Amino acid sequence: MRKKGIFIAIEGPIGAGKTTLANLLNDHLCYTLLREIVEENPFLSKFYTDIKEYALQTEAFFLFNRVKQLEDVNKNILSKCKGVVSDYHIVKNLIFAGITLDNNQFHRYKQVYNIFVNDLPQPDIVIYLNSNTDVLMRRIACRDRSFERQMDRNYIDNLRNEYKYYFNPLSIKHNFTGKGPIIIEIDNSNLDFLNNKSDRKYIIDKVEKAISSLGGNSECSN
Ligand SMILES: Nc1ncnc2c1ncn2[C@@H]1O[C@H](COP(=O)(O)OP(=O)(O)O)[C@@H](O)[C@H]1O
Ligand SMILES: Nc1nc2c(ncn2[C@H]2C[C@H](O)[C@@H](COP(=O)(O)O)O2)c(=O)[nH]1
Repeated sequence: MRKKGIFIAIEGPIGAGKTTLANLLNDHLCYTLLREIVEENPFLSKFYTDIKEYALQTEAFFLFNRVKQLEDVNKNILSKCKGVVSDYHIVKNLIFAGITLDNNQFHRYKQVYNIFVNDLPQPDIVIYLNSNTDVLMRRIACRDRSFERQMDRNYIDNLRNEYKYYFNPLSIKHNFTGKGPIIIEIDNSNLDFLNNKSDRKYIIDKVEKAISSLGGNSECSN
């Protein structure tokens, strides 16, 4: 018998469709939606003008904000046997920091990360969205956040490669604590779950199957 609510996280490079899918999936599941903060990070826009100069403050801000969010969601939702859909997995902090921090900084950052993450709830299911770089760049442009207008294609390429490493079935056990989550990998370069009902059903069916395998209930309770 599960003692905690089902925790589903959606991950993938910038522009992969995490927030969009989190909203659509949660509309179906009627869980609690956990949204990452973005614009509230006071260093993020400066970060994109000078990554080396602002990376440490940017990564630290994202890490501690997510630690607090996950502590709260654990106490108020998951421990009350209610489900959560999140548009991030905290492992993204290691993925970004591994690219943006220098070796010295990243070595120390990882120590701090491991101290805090150890006690945090780990998702039962991770939906890993990947798309090709052209699609990601097109979606970032379409979303048109002011601080992302000069997005560096190489940065997106590096992120995509890091995500591929972290979510590679062979390295999962090294990158996630415990037995690791059920990973649902989806290349959504040609999926339009925003506007196409059958694309949406394709993903929801996979998620419902994973939830059933965990003994959870995915239907809306209302
Ligand atoms: N599967 C999709 N097909 C077409 N457009 C999409 C898809 N997923 C997301 N988008 C669009 O791409 C942009 C980025 O989506 P978003 O959900 O914000 O990505 P992320 O949260 O991964 O950065 C948004 O403008 C969104 O409307
Ligand atoms: N350097 C970091 N940047 C991050 C991190 N998490 C998110 N972000 C940036 C990337 C995008 O510009 C924006 C939103 O991210 P999405 O993946 O939701 O598009 O915030 C991070 O941990 N480090």
